[in-house]
Formats: sequence, structure tokens, C-alpha cells
Amino acid sequence: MTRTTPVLEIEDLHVRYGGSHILQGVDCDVPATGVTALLGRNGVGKTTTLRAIIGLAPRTGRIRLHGREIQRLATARIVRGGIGYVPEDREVFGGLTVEENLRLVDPERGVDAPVVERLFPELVRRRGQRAGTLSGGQQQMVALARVLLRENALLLIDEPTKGLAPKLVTEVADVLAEVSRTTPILLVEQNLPLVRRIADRVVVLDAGQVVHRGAAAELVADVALTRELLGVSMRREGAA
Ligand SMILES: Nc1ncnc2c1ncn2[C@@H]1O[C@H](COP(=O)(O)OP(=O)(O)OP(=O)(O)O)[C@@H](O)[C@H]1O
Repeated sequence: MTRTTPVLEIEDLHVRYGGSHILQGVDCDVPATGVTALLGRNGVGKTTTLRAIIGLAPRTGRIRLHGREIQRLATARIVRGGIGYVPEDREVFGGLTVEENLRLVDPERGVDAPVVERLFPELVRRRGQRAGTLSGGQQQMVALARVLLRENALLLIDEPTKGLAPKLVTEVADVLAEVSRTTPILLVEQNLPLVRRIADRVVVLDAGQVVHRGAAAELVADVALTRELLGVSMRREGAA
């Protein structure tokens, strides 16, 4: 396997819910390094794409992880095979402490794992605090830390900065930039300054299909193309 081989290859991916044809033949590769941002207007199927990859949406087509087909595998096997998923709603256990949340994934080390100490010192300080009482940004850190306790070939991260204050957006962006130095990330993110800062390339969906692929910097610099592909509702504010 060469360095240029994509970590993930998606071919002709379809998702249907009842009579709704949500993904209509998505084709894209995720390179084995850096951040690939998955963009598009509200409701075009970005979350559905991540859920289809991880086996949480009913899908047809081909999805290969390091060349191996995974589209028929159940979610647990896909996760064991090396894809980490941080869903939009974070899904931390609010009644458990930070420490307990992390020990569910890594009973031996939990919050004492080197990756947690290195990237999330705030969580180490708050190890005894119930996750439900943390701020949104801190809960996002718990969700990220939990996934990073495993070895991942690829991370799928859905709108990690949604609803966060600008300072926390910057903190989450810093963590993602650091993580992406060793693990490729497919990132759904509406914050364009953040995309410009940490993404190498973009894939844009519209009406369930890929309508644009290219360098993140080029897309963000092109106001007319950004407006055409992403619409005016795209959030531009917020620090990154
Ligand atoms: N479980 C489901 N059953 C039926 N329809 C669904 C389901 N999940 C998603 N959809 C529909 O699929 C479409 C795509 O949703 P999805 O959440 O993937 O979009 P998105 O691009 O991530 O949007 P947003 O930016 O708003 O998060 C929407 O019309 C949504 O209503």
C-alpha cells in the first residue's frame, strides 16, 4: 500500500429511507493524510454519509477501508476495523464522570492514557466531574478523547464545533489539527474559517451527490463558488 492510496474509497453510495432517496450515488475518496471536509447546504446528506460509512444508515454501493470492502459489515466490526466516529450529538453519558466515560472505552487507562493527558489536560483536571455538568465544548472533548483512546485508521467527526463559543471552537480546532497529523479525518463542519484553517481538501454534496472536490483553500477563497455550492446560510462567524 503506497502513501497515496486513499484510506477510504466510496463508490456509488446510496441511502434510502422509505420513499426518500437521500444519497444518490456518492463517489469520493478520503486520502490517508490530513483533513477532508465534507460540506454542503443543510439537509444534503452529510451526516447520512458518515452514518452510511459506519453502518448506521441502510446503504448500497461500495465502501473500502484500506482496500477492504466494509459496506456489508455491522457497525461494531467497522469500528474494530479502525474507523472512529464522533456523532453530532456527542453522546456522552451525562450521569457518569469524565473518568467513567473514558474507562468505558479503555478500562485500564481511561483518563490517564497519554493521549488524554497530551490533548485534553482540562479533562484530567475534571476527571471526577459528571459529564452532564460540563460545558458543550468540554463534552465535545470527552467525545473526541473517547474515540482517540483506540487506534484509528480514520476518524469521522460530525460538526464538532456546533453551538460552541468562539474560544472553544478554537480549542477544538487545535485538537483536530493536532490529531490530523497522525490520523486522517473526514470532517463535517459548517464553520468556514475553521475549514480554511485545518482542512486540506473539500468534498461538497448537493442533493445526495458530490458536486465539487478540491483544495479547501481554493474553495474558501472563491466567494462566488462558495455561495453557489454552499448557499448564503453558511456560518462564517466564529473563531477558528
Ligand atoms: N433516519 C432518517 N429517516 C428519514 N429521513 C432521514 C433520516 N436521517 C436523515 N434523513 C433525511 O435525510 C436528509 C439528509 O439529512 P442529513 O442529516 O444527512 O443532512 P446534513 O447534510 O447532515 O444536514 P445538516 O447540515 O442539517 O446536519 C434530510 O432530508 C433528513 O431529513
